[in-house]
Amino acid sequence: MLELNSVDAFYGQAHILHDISLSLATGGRLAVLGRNGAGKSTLLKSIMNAGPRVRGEVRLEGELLDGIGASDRVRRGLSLVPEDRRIFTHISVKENILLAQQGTERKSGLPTLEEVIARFPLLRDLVNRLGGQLSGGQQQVLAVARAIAARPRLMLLDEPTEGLAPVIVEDLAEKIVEACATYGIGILLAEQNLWFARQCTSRVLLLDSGSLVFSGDWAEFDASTDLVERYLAV
Ligand SMILES: Nc1ncnc2c1ncn2[C@@H]1O[C@H](COP(=O)(O)OP(=O)(O)OP(=O)(O)O)[C@@H](O)[C@H]1O
Repeated sequence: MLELNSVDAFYGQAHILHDISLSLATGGRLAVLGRNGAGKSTLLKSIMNAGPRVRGEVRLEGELLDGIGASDRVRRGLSLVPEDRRIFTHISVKENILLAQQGTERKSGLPTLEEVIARFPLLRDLVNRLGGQLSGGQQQVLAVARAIAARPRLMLLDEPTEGLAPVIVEDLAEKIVEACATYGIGILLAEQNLWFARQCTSRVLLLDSGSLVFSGDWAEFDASTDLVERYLAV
């Protein structure tokens, strides 16, 4: 279980996140919505200790993560798929996946390379291709597949649909939900694509200027009819 209590986040003197509290049960699936600049990426990076200065409590399975660096958070089961994907460009797709598996403490129960490829067939003909030779969309799918291959407790996905063709977006939602259910992986998804967020998650948070303005399930979100216009329309 992930828990944030009164979290504030800063870049230098800039105060970006204000008093964010949330909890996400093990295997739970939560979307974070908000306009450009609302603080979605900052929230994911704060949980990962990957950039912003954080004040307040971040707990994983009850344990306080204060002072624990990003790579140790990976070992504890957090995995961030950042907006810029961070694919290793000079090694193959296969090596990208195997390397991610080596970075985890988990020594059993990892999916095999074949299982990962079977779940993301778009990668099948690309396994021996260098990461840098993939298209943007293919890299995006690899970034998600690679994170799932390491079977984290919780995957933090930062706008995985950005730049993807609609047909790939539909397929990716299905693949993510199936794989995460099979391997017991929780999802915290920052998204602007409402359809995709809805497919992938059961609960939703809404950020506006770094503050939480809504938290609930999708039925509650739909019942609050002004949320989209007030906080998501451009
Ligand atoms: N490294 C940084 N240094 C200073 N300010 C930053 C930095 N990164 C982001 N910010 C600022 O923090 C605020 C929140 O940005 P963030 O990237 O978290 O928003 P977001 O909701 O993920 O937006 P988008 O949907 O456009 O990716 C913005 O005002 C942004 O300009």
